[in-house]
Amino acid sequence: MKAHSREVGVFVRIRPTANFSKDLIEYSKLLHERKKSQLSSQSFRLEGVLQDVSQEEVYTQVCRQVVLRALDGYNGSVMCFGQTGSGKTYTMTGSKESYKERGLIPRALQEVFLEVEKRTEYAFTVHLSYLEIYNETLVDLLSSLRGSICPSQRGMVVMEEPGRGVFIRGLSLHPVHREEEALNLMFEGEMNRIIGSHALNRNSSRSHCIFTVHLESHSRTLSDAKYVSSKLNLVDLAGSERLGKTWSEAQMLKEAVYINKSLSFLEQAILALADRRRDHVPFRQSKLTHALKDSLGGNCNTVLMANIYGEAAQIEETLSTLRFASRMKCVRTEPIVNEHMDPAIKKLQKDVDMLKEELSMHNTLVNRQGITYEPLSEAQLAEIKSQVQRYLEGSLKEISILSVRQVQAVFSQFKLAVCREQEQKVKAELCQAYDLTESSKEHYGYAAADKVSQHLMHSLGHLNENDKRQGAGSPVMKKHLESASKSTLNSVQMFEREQAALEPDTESQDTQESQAPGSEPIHPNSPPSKADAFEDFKLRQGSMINSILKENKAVLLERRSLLRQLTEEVNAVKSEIDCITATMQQNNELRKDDQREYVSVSLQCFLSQPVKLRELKALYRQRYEVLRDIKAEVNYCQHLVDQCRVRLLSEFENWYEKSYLLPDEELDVLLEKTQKHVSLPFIYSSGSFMWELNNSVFFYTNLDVCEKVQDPFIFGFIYFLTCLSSYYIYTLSAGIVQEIMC
Ligand SMILES: Nc1ncnc2c1ncn2[C@@H]1O[C@H](COP(=O)(O)OP(=O)(O)OP(=O)(O)O)[C@@H](O)[C@H]1O
Repeated sequence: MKAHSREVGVFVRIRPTANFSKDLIEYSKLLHERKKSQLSSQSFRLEGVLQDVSQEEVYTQVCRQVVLRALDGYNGSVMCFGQTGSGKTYTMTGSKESYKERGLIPRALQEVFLEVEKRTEYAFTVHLSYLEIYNETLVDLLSSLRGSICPSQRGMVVMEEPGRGVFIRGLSLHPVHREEEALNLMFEGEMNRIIGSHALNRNSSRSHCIFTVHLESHSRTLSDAKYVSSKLNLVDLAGSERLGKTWSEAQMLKEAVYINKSLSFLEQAILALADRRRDHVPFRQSKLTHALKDSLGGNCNTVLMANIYGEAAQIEETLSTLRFASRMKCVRTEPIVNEHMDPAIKKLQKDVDMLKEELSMHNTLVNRQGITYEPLSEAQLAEIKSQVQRYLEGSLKEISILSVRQVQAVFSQFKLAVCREQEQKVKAELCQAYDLTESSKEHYGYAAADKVSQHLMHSLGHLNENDKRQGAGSPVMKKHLESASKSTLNSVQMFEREQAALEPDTESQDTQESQAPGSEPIHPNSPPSKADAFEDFKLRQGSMINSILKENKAVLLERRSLLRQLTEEVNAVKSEIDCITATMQQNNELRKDDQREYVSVSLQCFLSQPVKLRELKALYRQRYEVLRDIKAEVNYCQHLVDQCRVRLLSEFENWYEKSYLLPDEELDVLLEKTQKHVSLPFIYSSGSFMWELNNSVFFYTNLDVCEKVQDPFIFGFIYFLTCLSSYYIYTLSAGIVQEIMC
């Protein structure tokens, strides 16, 4: 695939300030800087300037396209560069206190998982890694986690391989399936980052961090061997600092030297990349440039965010950041979809091609012509169908066989014919069992049977589109499925409202009728209101599902209150962590300001704080995990309650229709001829099911009918139900059967 070279996108974000220096910094579509006295006016051509814009706006303008293209198979990089304290970490990770102010990384993760859900035609796998480069040492920020593919911290090296590009050998990769899991990893990595405090930033990152989302997608529709992969790098560079301004000392001074050195190597690499005449780019001078080699000049959609201060006091550093940014804009990258071929499938494809060639050679030698080995077309299938029909009717003597595909198609036509035949047989047996007169057979026999089978199917309650499609081959089944799927949503909604109005505990209400549950269906001249009938139904036929619904509701309430409690607990631990962190920072400042005062801080308190902080962080993590599980549980319980409610309502609809709305003749036939009560079937994991008919219990497995049947009439009736139900039940997927059992 041919790559189109493109410029690196460069944006500037100005840290919010009340003292924005309008005299020195001007921008409209172009950012223009002037420093009146010492510096000449300088202009920089950039993609956009972001001042006082929300985090969401920043994500949309800067990062969104890169994320979407990464999902299409293009590598992507978004980097934040700038003076220390200018807002790089705020842009990349965001505020830890507010969800609204979350940064590019959490937003990118959200987008990735939303897209993965949307792009159903692809199977995506997502892995994460989090690399820190501290004082020229590679550190795996997620190495401590369970399940890391390569947990070794030692021996991490930047490597390059043709076809794979740059990667870090020894960096752990973590599979993630949900946004929540990904965010947890991000938080974990954040906790492990090295931060320090200096005059310009209380929480200054002392290292460069590269958060990488590794994506791989395989087509679910095309069976070819191709798949695509991509990497999305979200880079938070350490801030450049003037030592005179930050007052760094000792360890911090050493860190600052490393940071400035690696940033200067980065500038050199950018200078070389921007200069088309140079054929060597010094990527290997530092770990940072080597690790970012692909993102800087290679196969990647790259965006740079230059973070600057708007105050006059920082103008020199701002200028230097903008110079870097405008150089970066001259760099061109060549993004290309990273397409790969599964080697095993590639080999199989080659074998198939060779066999096809051999077959065609063989056909030529034995003079067999016009044979194709491709799937049969619609027209060919129609021809086979007509041949089978004519063969069965006797007008065609034999069907000439040319290929295996054709044999399969002929067999499936035979199978269809046998199924139709069986259906006819069942109908005939039912009529016999009912002992109906010829004239009434059509009208009463099938209608009554239809009603009963409809009842069965309603009780299964899981007619989805798939099931309908599977059963649609047979006209009788189609009819049943259609009638079964008539569970009207509108009436369900109406009754949910009625139920809400009548919500007080139904158990406490007096029973209005003394009849035992399950006795004769009620069929008065004018049916009761649906609301009254519903209350009655909950006490009688629907009492079981109603009590399950109540139990589920109780569990849901209990879990919700636990969730509230846990949320409060987690928040309390978080506040305590923040409080201790703030105190520790204060102590550090005291230490700088006045050595004696610092000494006077209680030694015991000073020593115990880090230990306490560690303990609290561990507690926070542990409680957070419990919270997440309970949240999932609440969602699940809610789902269960909804399911039960829908089932209760649909069973009620069915019962109401049968009890009050059946045409009199059909009902009479049903009652007079059967006088039986048929319960809902109970399905076992083995696939067999059981139901109750006239107080006898029947088991059914496959097509072998029942135990305990003496009455031939009942036997015929059961046999009919069995045939209809078996066809339906065995076409249900295992998952749905499981669901019904639950
Ligand atoms: N756009 C912004 N809106 C609100 N607060 C901001 C913004 N930019 C920066 N800040 C605040 O400024 C402070 C410093 O920001 P941050 O830590 O992101 O800087 P940095 O560039 O990452 O610094 P360093 O390189 O030292 O790590 C933080 O308290 C942050 O919340």
